[in-house]
Parts: sequence; structure tokens; C-alpha cells
Amino acid sequence: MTFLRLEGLSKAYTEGGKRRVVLNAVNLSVERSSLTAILGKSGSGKTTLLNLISGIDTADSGQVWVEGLELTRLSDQERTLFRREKIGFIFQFFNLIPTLTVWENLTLPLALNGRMNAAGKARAEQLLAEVGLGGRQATYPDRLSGGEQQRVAIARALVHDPLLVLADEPTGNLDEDSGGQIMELLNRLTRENGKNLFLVTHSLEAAAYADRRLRMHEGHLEEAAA
Ligand SMILES: Nc1ncnc2c1ncn2[C@@H]1O[C@H](COP(=O)(O)OP(=O)(O)OP(=O)(O)O)[C@@H](O)[C@H]1O
Repeated sequence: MTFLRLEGLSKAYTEGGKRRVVLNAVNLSVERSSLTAILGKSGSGKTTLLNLISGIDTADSGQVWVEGLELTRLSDQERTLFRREKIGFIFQFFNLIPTLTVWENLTLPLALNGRMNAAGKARAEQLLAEVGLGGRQATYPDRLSGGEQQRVAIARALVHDPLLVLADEPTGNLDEDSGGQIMELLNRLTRENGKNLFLVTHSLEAAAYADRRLRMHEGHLEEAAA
């Protein structure tokens, strides 16, 4: 069953009077419960594509459908709500809030969605244990290694039971060993939880975990070799 559909998605930026087409009528269908890797050179439009899928940014033309919902027809407020409830984000630089503990960072998506109830807290505890950081609730991010911070970020991305997890270079700031562990964890947890994962990466090792590899090139999305 199709989970995500992009139809004729286009986006251009104008800078210094020059127009630059980043996405040129991109079409894509993605099956439910799958892991998709997006490869492509720096500046090819990978982050722009993620931003259109999550509704952070809006397209110039074309449509984004997620589970039958046409994102491109929603108001700004509806898109914000969609993003908060349905998307989990993982970033290259972890993006934990330094003044909050591990537990407060982890449960932020629950608090923002009014789901800080017994079931939500139990899920947070379970995820923290699954990423190997049970017992570190009271620790602040600066006391954790990069790999540990990213593990908290993975748990945070799943804690509110989102439809879709978007990971932008999740191993980009980690050494090979930690990067490998992070991909193992991300792969296992998203599949066990039946989630859809979109992974932007320069790493072929990371992309090898995906069911499907796509490459952004000159405004188009092409199937990439395994
Ligand atoms: N807000 C903006 N205003 C103007 N140009 C932008 C804006 N956002 C992105 N761009 C341009 O669009 C192009 C695509 O950027 P994008 O960040 O999507 O690329 P990327 O493939 O994710 O790159 P990287 O791998 O380096 O992160 C780049 O040339 C960038 O300079």
C-alpha cells in the first residue's frame, strides 16, 4: 500500500536575482513500512525534499500525499499540527536541548502533543531502555557521547508514535563504529515499530540498510544502484 506520494513536486529559490530550480517535477510513490535512502551531492536538494515532505517548507507546485492526506492543501497551522503529531526528526547534530535532561528531551514530543500520560511515559521508558540508556534519565546532553546523544534523539523521534521518521545525515557527525551502531538501532527500531523511515545520507554503508535507494540529481529523483 502506498504511504507517501509526490506528484510533480517543484521548488526553486531565487537568490541575487538568479532562479535556481532545486526540485523539478519530482514524482515518487513509497510503500508503507519501508526504509528509503536519499543520496545525492551536496546542494542537490535532499534537505529541501525532506522539508517539503514534513511540511516545514512549501512547494511552488505539485502535491505531497501522506497516508491519503494531501499536505499541500493544508493551512500553515494544520501543517504544523501534522508535523508535531506525525513526524519524528533525527538530525546530523542530534539537536538535543542542552538545558533539558535526557528524560525531558526524550518526552518533549509527548509534552507538545498533550500525551504525557502513563502510556506515554511507559513508552518513553521502554524506548530509552531499547537504545541502551535506561537509568540515564537525569543526565544532561553534554555528559553524553555523540553516539549516545543520537540514541536519545532516535528514542525522541519515536516516542510519540509518529507515522514517518525523517533522518537527515544521522551518522554524519559520528565515527564509523558509532555510525554503524546508530544505523543498526535505527533500522531495528523503525522496522519493529512498523515505521516509515526517510534517510538522507552521503554514506553508502548507511544507505545499504534501506529497502530502496534514490538519488537527487539535477532536480530529479532517480533510482540508485544498491
Ligand atoms: N532558503 C533558501 N534560500 C535560497 N536557497 C536555498 C534555500 N534553501 C536551500 N537553498 C539552495 O537549494 C539548494 C539545495 O539545498 P539543500 O539543502 O536541499 O541541499 P542538500 O542536498 O540537502 O545539500 P547537503 O548535502 O549539502 O546538505 C542549494 O543550492 C541551496 O543553496
